[in-house]
Amino acid sequence: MSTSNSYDTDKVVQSANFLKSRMNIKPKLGIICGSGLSGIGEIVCNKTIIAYKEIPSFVESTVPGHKGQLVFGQISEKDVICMQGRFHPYEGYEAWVVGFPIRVMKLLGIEILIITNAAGGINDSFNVGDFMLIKDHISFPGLGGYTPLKGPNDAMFGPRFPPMNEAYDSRLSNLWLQAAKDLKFDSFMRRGVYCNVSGPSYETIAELRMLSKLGGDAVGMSTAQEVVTACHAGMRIVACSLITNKCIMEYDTKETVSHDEVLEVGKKRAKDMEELVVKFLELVQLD
Ligand SMILES: O=P(O)(O)O[C@H]1O[C@H](CO)[C@@H](O)[C@H]1O
Ligand SMILES: Nc1nc2[nH]cnc2c(=O)[nH]1
Repeated sequence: MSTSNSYDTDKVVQSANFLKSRMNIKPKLGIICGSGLSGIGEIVCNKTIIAYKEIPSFVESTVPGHKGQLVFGQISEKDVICMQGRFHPYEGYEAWVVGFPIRVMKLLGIEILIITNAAGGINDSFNVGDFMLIKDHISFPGLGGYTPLKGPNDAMFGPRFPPMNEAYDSRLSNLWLQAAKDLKFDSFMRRGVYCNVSGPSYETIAELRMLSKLGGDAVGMSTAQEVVTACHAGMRIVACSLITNKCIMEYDTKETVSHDEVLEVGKKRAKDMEELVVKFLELVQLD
């Protein structure tokens, strides 16, 4: 880990140049694997693997289920770069650090970003193991000022005040739904609003009831900072949650939630998520 305390464009350029020197492909597609979903990285063909600790200014993934490495290669015969492991705000990182790999991807030429995550289901109709295409998010850290865009705007990437109303690309989202349909995954492919919270504690019942009233369908501790960074940089985004647990909305229950359970469900559902990514990448057209 060789990061200092503040954001600086040179660091992004240095990381991107380091990676360019190790890559023999020019991917336009980026993928981020959620908790328990690092299997997506395993299906990359002709792999080159680079550990985060080797990459200048990258920090380490400290969360079980996040390997902490970049994988380059092909899925569905398209060049991809895949993050097997992401950085979460609760790991103690500044927001710019969480968004940093996304800016590096931008300099590597990534135009489309596929984001996956594990999330708790707030929407009562969701079942454990369902997938939820994210149509929008509510970021509590973001609204509270924890944003990767804080500080002087780096105009090399995007504008000071980026709009976010089209952060989740509608054409890519339709393609994702098409991929689900082709695979006959319709019965467990949902759509909804992802609530991003700080964690690492899971939510209280009162908090979950509030998120439900605000229109949240699922809750997790990641993704929003990546989306804001990517959207600012003009990348097109499609994002999908795996519902790993039903959020506990009632008092007096013996049910609970744990990261082990999250990873267990990830393991069980990983193959379907991988198939979805493969099918989506078959369908997607690059400019
Ligand atoms: O969002 P990802 O990285 O998939 O992980 C989710 O799972 C962890 C909690 O079990 C949290 O980190 C939450 O955000
Ligand atoms: N915050 C939060 N993150 C999760 N990640 C997986 N499940 C959950 C959950 O219930 N709450």
